[in-house]
Amino acid sequence: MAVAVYAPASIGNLGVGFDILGAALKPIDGSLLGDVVEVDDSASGEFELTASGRFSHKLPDDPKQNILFDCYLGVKKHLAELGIQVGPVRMHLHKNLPIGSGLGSSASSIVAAVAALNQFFGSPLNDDQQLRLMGELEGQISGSIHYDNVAPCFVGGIQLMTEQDDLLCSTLPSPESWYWCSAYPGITVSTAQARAILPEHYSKADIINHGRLLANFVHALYAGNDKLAASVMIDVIAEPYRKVLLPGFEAAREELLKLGAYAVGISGSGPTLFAVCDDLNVAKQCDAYLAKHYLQNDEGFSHVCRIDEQGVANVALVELN
Ligand SMILES: Nc1ncnc2c1ncn2[C@@H]1O[C@H](COP(=O)(O)OP(=O)(O)OP(=O)(O)O)[C@@H](O)[C@H]1O
Ligand SMILES: N[C@@H](CCO)C(=O)O
Repeated sequence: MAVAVYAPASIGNLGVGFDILGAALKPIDGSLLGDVVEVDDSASGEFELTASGRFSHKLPDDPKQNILFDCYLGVKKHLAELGIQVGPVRMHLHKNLPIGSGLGSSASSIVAAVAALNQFFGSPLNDDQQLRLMGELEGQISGSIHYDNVAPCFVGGIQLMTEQDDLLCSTLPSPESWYWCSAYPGITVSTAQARAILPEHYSKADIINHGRLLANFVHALYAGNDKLAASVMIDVIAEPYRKVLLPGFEAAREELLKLGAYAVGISGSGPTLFAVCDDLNVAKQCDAYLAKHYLQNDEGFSHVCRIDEQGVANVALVELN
């Protein structure tokens, strides 16, 4: 018995919705922009973990420091509460997303691992139980629970973190004509540190502006007014304080807007930058600009993406080799 699950990269915040908006990404060239976790029962001990993939060399050396071990413990604990005892597992992580990138790298590992383990043990946890566990695991890494990467990564689409009554998140309409350029420059920004530099308090003007922008964004998506939606993708909460962590961000934004991008922002806690375009040619020009001017080293990459409406997905093991 073996299971392999893919979980896509995501953009946290979407500029205008700090911690409460997120979107899953799918490159238009068909490449897998997300981690894959395999689970099988060939372990000799209780838990075995191996890793491969472009960014596996950045993972902690000790498998027990890998968030996948916490995923295993978390699923095991939940199943024990349901009276289900689990046997040993071997896990393999295809680490395709760079760590500390703003692409929801830890979220991708967590979502793929929890979903794969749950399936492997016969799917006893429902989607809500899995997502709550994913949020807790993400909170262990960044210092506070936020669902804006794990939720879109798990269920796909553009997600609003409802977090009201029993509803964790709600899917917002995705503008069909939008392309999302995503460029990772190749340097690392720790989410915990990028959260620590934010102010404890905001001015009344910032709070009012934030509410106005976010409300307009949600309204515009439902009204099908894509131009309004793009025009209010302005971040008054994090970007003013975080942009110093992203070399070349301001210059890139200026050029991308000149090329015809509708909106430019920091993806999650950065350093990945995203740009929204409603025309493929413009998106390709932005992508070429970013590949040439925003990337800082050979670890960087740039993609033109659509929204991944599916989220987590099973993959055939044969596709991975
Ligand atoms: N499977 C894993 N994937 C990613 N990070 C992991 C994993 N296992 C352990 N970690 C650790 O978790 C921390 C992740 O840091 P951080 O939250 O800054 O990155 P991230 O989740 O990749 O960020 P982002 O959401 O911006 O892509 C690092 O210290 C990393 O070593
Ligand atoms: N909302 C989170 C996303 C982290 O990728 C933050 O901006 O800190």
